Amino acid sequence: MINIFTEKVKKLTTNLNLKKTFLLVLKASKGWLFLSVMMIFTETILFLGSIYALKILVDKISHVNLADKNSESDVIKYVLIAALLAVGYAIAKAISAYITEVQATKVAHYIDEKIHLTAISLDLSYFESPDYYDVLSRAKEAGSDRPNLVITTMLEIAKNILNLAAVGSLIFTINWLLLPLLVAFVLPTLFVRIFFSNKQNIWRIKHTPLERKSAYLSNLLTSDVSAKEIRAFGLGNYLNNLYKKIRVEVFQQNLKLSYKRTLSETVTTSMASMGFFACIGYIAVGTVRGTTSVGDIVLFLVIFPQSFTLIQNISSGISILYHNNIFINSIFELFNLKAEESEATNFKSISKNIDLDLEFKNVSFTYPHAAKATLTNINLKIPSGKIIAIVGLNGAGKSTLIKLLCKLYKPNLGEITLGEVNINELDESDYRNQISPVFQDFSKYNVSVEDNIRFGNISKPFAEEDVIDAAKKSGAHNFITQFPNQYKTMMGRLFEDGHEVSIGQWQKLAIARALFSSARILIFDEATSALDAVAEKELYDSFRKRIDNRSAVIISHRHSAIKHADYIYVLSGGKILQHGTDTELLNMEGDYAKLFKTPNSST
Ligand SMILES: Nc1ncnc2c1ncn2[C@@H]1O[C@H](COP(=O)(O)OP(=O)(O)OP(=O)(O)O)[C@@H](O)[C@H]1O
Repeated sequence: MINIFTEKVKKLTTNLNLKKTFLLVLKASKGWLFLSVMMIFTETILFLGSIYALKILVDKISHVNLADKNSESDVIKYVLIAALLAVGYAIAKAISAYITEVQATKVAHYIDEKIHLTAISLDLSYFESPDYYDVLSRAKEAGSDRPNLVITTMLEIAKNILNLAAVGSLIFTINWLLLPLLVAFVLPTLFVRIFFSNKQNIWRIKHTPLERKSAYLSNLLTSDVSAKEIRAFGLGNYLNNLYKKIRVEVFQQNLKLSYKRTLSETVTTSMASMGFFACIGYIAVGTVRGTTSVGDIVLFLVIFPQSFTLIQNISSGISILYHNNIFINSIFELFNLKAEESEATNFKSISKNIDLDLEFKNVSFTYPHAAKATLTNINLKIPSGKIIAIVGLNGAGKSTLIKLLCKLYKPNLGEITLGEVNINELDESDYRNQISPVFQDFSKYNVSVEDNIRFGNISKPFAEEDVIDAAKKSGAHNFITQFPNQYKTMMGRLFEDGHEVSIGQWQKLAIARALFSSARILIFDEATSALDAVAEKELYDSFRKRIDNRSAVIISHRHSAIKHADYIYVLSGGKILQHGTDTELLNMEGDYAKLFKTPNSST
């Protein structure tokens, strides 16, 4: 799955995704899009009308007959018409801007939500892929307003083309020859811009990994997570220099492209100016010869800059489309990502009040992109209501086993069953509700104490006594009650009035979160590594009671924690080497006895 995804990313093209973008914006803001289109037509009609009224006005003035009393009122009439149309145009533009703003907000909300929903639905394996982060970073940079920008740009281009056609028809009324003359001189500007927009795009796609690396370094330099180590090891200048080196490299490459673009644009805009004067010369000679009117010259002087601006708008519109297209593509790329589908179609429900054992049967697993298996032929049982422990040296595969158990990854071989049913055949969220983990790298939520604990089972109807009960069982209650706002206290330093606590206290909150859940199986992966000896002893001495006699898996390097388990598995190099009770294993020759029987072993 992840490989297919990587291939897809590599094939990322710069084709404009206008239809898809249009459909997306349509879905997010149907009515407002319709209004935008209506306003384009209104604006074009008003724009064209006001210019044409101006031409008639000039012709009226240049052919004015002093004896004709109606001449004056005629002139005033056309001044009023031109003025009214111009005011109407200004009002229409203002209304358009308002509509665009509302539409942009609606599209932004829609896309934000879709990005979040996609991200939470993905398998964990995506988070192992640098390509995923490239797409995510481009999609996030795209922000939620880019699709809307693309649509408003498309609408602008449509409006400008309409206006250009209108202007073209006005030029046609002066002399049809002017039209091909202008096109020949002005079109190269348009082509040059489109050509370089596309080049810039390809350049940006190639540079995403470099941009991400520099963003990472910038984040390291400014975030609170790395602030301590950066100071302690004096890494600041070194990292900053790495950052600067990347920025300079990106800047220099971009400069080369900008230089070529500027050179080409200078040539084409000079050609356009020559075209303008060629036309003016043509009309001026025509006026002297009596084939064109003064009104025609005025009209041309008004509409040439207009048409040039329109062409510039169209070309910059197209370059905006190209520029934003890679981001839009990334948004679609992200939306297209799907969690790996289970082969099962009819998910089985999990019996509620029956004891169910969880079993690993001949399970092997290799990480995506990894060369060799992390787990090989694992057979292990977590009987209902029993505590089992997994022991092993660093890198033995303990946490990986937990990830499979939590269904964050699927085994490549063998199966995991709950009550003899393969967990792939069980409803995913139903299954996940059966497991409540405290991960080694647990999350620290910058929300209230209460919410930190409630996150363990957010669908459970809130009852404060349940939260307090979980906190008491984890040992967190004592420090929570020291806070002035107790369970309402905001945790962490990110927000106002937040309280930072020690890593051990954060860990107690993570344990409370797991205990608060209604899961059948609790996982403690190095869950007490930051707890002081007294707190850890208290927790494990009455562990069975604290977990309400549910099943549990304990992973720990300390004998004091695992000796409470009913059954212990010893893992080494991804294989189970020994299993038995604490007493049995201590009396056996092997890794377990070596680890915990020596006088210096952890106790
Ligand atoms: N996301 C990953 N991608 C590829 N390999 C991984 C990944 N995570 C872990 N590994 C590899 O799998 C092996 C087992 O890692 P695991 O985290 O399961 O070990 P562990 O027994 O929990 O170690 P520790 O006691 O240090 O927590 C390691 O060799 C590691 O390099």
